[in-house]
Amino acid sequence: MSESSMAVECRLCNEGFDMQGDLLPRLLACGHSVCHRCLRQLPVLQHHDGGGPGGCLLCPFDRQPTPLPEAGVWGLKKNFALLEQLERLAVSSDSAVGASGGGDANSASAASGSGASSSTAAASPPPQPPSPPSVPCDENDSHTAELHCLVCSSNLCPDCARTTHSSRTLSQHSLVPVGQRPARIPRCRYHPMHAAELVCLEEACWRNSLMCYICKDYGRHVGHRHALLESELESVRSGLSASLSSVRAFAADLNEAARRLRACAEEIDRSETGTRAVAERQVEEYFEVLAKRVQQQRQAARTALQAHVQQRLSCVNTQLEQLADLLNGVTSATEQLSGALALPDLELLAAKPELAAAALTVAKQQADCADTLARLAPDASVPLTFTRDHRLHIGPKLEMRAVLLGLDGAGKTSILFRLKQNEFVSAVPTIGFNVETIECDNVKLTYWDVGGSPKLRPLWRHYYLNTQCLVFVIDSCDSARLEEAFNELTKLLQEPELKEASFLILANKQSSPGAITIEALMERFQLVKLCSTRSWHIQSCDAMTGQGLPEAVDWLSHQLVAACPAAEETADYSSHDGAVAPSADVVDSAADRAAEASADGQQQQQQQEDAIDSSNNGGGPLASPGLESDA
Ligand SMILES: Nc1nc2c(ncn2[C@@H]2O[C@H](COP(=O)(O)OP(=O)(O)OP(=O)(O)O)[C@@H](O)[C@H]2O)c(=O)[nH]1
Ligand SMILES: [Mg+2]
Repeated sequence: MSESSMAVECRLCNEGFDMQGDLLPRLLACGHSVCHRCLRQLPVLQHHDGGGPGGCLLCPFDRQPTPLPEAGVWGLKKNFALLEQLERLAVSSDSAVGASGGGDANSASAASGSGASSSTAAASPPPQPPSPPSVPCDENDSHTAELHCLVCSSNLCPDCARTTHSSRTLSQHSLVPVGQRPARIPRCRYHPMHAAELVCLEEACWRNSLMCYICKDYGRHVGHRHALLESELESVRSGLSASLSSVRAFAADLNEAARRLRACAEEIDRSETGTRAVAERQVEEYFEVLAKRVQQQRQAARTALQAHVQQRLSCVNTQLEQLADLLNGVTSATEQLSGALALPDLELLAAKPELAAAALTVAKQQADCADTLARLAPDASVPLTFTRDHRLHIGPKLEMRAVLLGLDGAGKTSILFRLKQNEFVSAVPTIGFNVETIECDNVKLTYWDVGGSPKLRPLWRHYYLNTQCLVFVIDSCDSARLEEAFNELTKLLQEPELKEASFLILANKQSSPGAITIEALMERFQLVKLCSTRSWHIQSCDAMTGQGLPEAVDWLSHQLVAACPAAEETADYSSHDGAVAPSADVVDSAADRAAEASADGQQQQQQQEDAIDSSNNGGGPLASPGLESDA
């Protein structure tokens, strides 16, 4: 706020005076001017010395009494000099702007009687540059002060300090080096006569919080929370120190973090031994080995294909040779019989037995071949299937083994029924196991459904060997046993023999009320984390309706068969297959694998039956209706 504007403002409410109404300037006996509205808010003293018939007001600036006439504040004189000034300002706003910063303001200030200090301040020269370090002695201007008396607030040179502060009382005053003298309390911006020794604590006043007691008691900060300037400064300083130390600690943390990051960047980038260089070498090595294996597998596949084709051709050629031999015999018989037709009568009669034998031989051969010829349907195709571990299977369907496990009552046998016969049959608890082979596309899937009661669970391990897929069935409605199911699943995932097996988790009984969703199951069992190292998939299903089972079988068959490259491009990767590591195995011939699978299956089945017989206390034939065990 400029000095000129201060001159035409009421210094209590800081609003500009007006020529009428509430902001009309009125004169007090001491010469100060205050607006009509502020005067009305001042307390009226009724029995004060020097009061008038309407009582008495004390000037808020110098506490001088002003007697009030009977009409009260309305009877006080207007400050006509100030009103004249306001009128002039209103007539020429341009010149008023100029006047408000210069001499006119001085005169207005003088007219308002607002005290010498404001007019002196308005006329004072522009602010001086910061005072020089040397401070003159208050006793003698030609001396330089070195001490400051905290009681007298005077700056003194050592000699003057000695002479002025030698009496018994004055010698008790505290003298400090002049550099440590307390800062001078600033003047109030609105009441320059008074020290701004208070600070307003209201948030709305933070930008303009310094005040004197007049501002506090009568002016713009009436009723506001406040504090002494000194204590407020102290609290601000201590707050700042606290912030500063936490900012410094933060900066130290940032520096430490930056140091660690730089060290990390160096470790990554170091040539030859840096982690980037090591990783790059590992990638190269891995793909070299992979390329070598793929090359070997390609070569093995070619060899197997050639052998297969060779075998097929030699088989066809052998058949052709046999046919040619047969045809030769038939041709000579045809020639013999047709030649006999031209023989003279007596010769024909003589050759009759020989001709009959030849005809009989051919007729016999024809009868023998009839079946073979009728069934002969030469097939030139070469049926190929590629496994997910990049092996070539030539011939009939790929065989795959899946084991169905889960708690008793989860619905394993019901699912097997549904897959085999496409119907829902209410099953009884399985005492041993059920086995079924179900074909789908180019895969022949053999399912082993093992009883899940606690007594049978120790036998599960007999089914792990050569299992490519483990199907774990959960009863989605049995919330009380989810924890138990989770524990069994966790144990299975840790079985070394199932390390390579894919896991299919079936959340069964989905059409029943209260079934848990697969999303909730995934969350509850933390499946993504639990199965992170293998190929796995969760499928919601229902043995009663068959819902979800075709998708489950589809996923299972894809665990063995590689998708053709064209299909892979558009494949939906929504299941949770882990990365498939390249296999070191080479191509098997179909015959070898089929033989291996059946020998293995028979041996294992025998083992499993033995194990179950010994633990079942002679538990008899399979209890589930309609399903026959291979046993
Ligand atoms: N509502 C409904 N009930 C089902 C479903 N699947 C199975 N069940 C019933 O659940 C009960 C147990 O089914 P099972 O197939 O015998 O269960 P399991 O897992 O083979 O049990 P164990 O042989 O003891 O290990 C039977 O009463 C079935 O009828 C389903 O999808 N919905
Ligand atoms: Mg069962």
